[in-house]
Amino acid sequence: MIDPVTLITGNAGKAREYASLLGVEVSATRADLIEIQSLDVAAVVERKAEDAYAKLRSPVLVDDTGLALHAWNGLPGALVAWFLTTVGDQGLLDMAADLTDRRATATTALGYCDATGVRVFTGTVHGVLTTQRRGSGGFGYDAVFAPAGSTLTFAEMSDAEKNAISHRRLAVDALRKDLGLCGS
Ligand SMILES: O=c1[nH]c(=O)c2ncn([C@@H]3O[C@H](COP(=O)(O)OP(=O)(O)OP(=O)(O)O)[C@@H](O)[C@H]3O)c2[nH]1
Repeated sequence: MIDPVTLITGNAGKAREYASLLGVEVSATRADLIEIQSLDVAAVVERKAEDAYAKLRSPVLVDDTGLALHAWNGLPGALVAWFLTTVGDQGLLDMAADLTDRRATATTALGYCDATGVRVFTGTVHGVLTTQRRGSGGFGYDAVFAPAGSTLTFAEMSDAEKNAISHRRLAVDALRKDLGLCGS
């Protein structure tokens, strides 16, 4: 079990998934954190975790998640939140309507910071940007992303199905391994 740690996020979907993935009550707190400008979620989360620890002075977890389109050289990457809040997932599909190469990569970077410094763990799932929204579960871009090997989008899966294979799951597994929490 992880020592009391505060997950800093304003995203209810992330908070719900971490509670399930970590198997602990997650105390999710909203804070205005520094988010540097980069397509790379690992770079963004490192600074975000340092800032969160500086504000709380107790162990913190922060998450930055992105969706990178192969045909767009990684865009929107960590900037996907801006696409979703401005034009939504349908707007993203409209902009990508002519793409024949629809490969996409979803990556979660999980930053853990305590008195010893920051550690960053990433989880990546390859898949495709669908041509239409499908499913009503999940959040963010889940309705337009289908992981490789699945005919379903994340939004068409149950929470348990998504959490078994998701980018966030892989990042949490890497954190558990580093903290010696495998199997706990
Ligand atoms: O389909 C999805 N499956 C996921 O598993 C997932 N995780 C995050 N997202 C979305 O991607 C953007 C990341 O933005 P983001 O990392 O900057 O987070 P945020 O600003 O929403 O919250 P936070 O920074 O307070 O934690 C936001 O629009 C999120 O809704 C996801 N979409």
